[in-house]
Amino acid sequence: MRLDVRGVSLSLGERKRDARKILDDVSFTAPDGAFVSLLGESGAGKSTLLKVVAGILLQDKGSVSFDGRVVDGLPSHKRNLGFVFQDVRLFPHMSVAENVAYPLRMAGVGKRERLARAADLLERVSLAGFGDRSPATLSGGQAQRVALARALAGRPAALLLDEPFSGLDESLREDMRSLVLRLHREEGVTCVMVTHDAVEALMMSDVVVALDAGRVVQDGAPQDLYERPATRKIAASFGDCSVLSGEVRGGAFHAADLALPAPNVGDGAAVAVLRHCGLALAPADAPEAAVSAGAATPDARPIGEATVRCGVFAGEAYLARLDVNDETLTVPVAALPKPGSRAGVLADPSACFVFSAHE
Ligand SMILES: Nc1ncnc2c1ncn2[C@@H]1O[C@H](COP(=O)(O)OP(=O)(O)OP(=O)(O)O)[C@@H](O)[C@H]1O
Repeated sequence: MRLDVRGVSLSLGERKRDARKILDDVSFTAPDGAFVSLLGESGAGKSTLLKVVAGILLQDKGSVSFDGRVVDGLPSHKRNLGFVFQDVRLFPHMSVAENVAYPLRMAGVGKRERLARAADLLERVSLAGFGDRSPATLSGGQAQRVALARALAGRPAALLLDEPFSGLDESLREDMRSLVLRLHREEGVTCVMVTHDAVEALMMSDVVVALDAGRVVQDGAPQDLYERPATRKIAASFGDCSVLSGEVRGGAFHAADLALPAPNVGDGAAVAVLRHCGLALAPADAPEAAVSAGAATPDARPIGEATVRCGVFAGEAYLARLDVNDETLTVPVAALPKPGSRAGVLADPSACFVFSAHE
């Protein structure tokens, strides 16, 4: 199913006069069979948007369509959607198999057929033989897999997932991501997932829709957001980075003795996001040495120098902390640098992003 959200706005509040705009002219498309992530920090409006798609909340303006058919006003239970939430919400008085078969029972499917579908889904989420158990006897990861099977039982037109992995340990989270992607592929179901984890969104999605304060700030393929982030928050959300304040003058960003090309940013106060994966250090008098020694990427270029404040051990590498005005630039290094020494900084342009401070 293709999902189109067009110009959706919604204000919410306890009383009408306290109402605040939570969604502001939001538009995005989930192509048929695609995996789409709604990405943003806490309070960005992701869950509210999912509830509008689900028919749990009705927008003040705009429209939601499924395969070109406007569904505004259609109640949630008539939208043929599957849901997976962070808190699993299994029915405690039903067995695991009855939980999975529940959407089919509601749809009037006969007992044999619905129990066969439940058994098939339980097998596909690696819970064959768990059908007669009570939900109370399941671990968190098992309960989440039952919830996933239940959400898919009625062959929904789309699956809506709200932070489905955030209650799980990191190792279980990875398993669940793979499982969700496998079922997504096998069932060919359009998926819309809310997450605040940018790396998770990159790994799982065909399309990422980035929200900030109720507005869509960027949407596109994961590579687009990673390589051409539209805002500093998006640039800073993919892995470790340093953020420096400075100034753009004549197409270059300056902060203390560092300078980065910034051809598309106007003169004035600016912010640079430097991903640690694209940075290296070299002796101040031989900045290219790090490239020939393989410490920096081949595209890394000298961007100036700074004073080393300290180094810390971080497992795979050491991290050098350099003073840049009163902020810190962190650079992964092979050996602990000497505090107080000057060091040349190399940066790969594809890992550095400059934005006007007023954006
Ligand atoms: N019923 C409501 N009445 C008033 N304000 C609400 C209501 N529901 C949500 N909000 C507010 O809307 C904003 C967005 O909430 P929402 O749950 O959509 O954010 P989110 O991006 O999903 O955040 P999180 O990741 O923390 O769940 C928040 O500031 C929240 O307090």
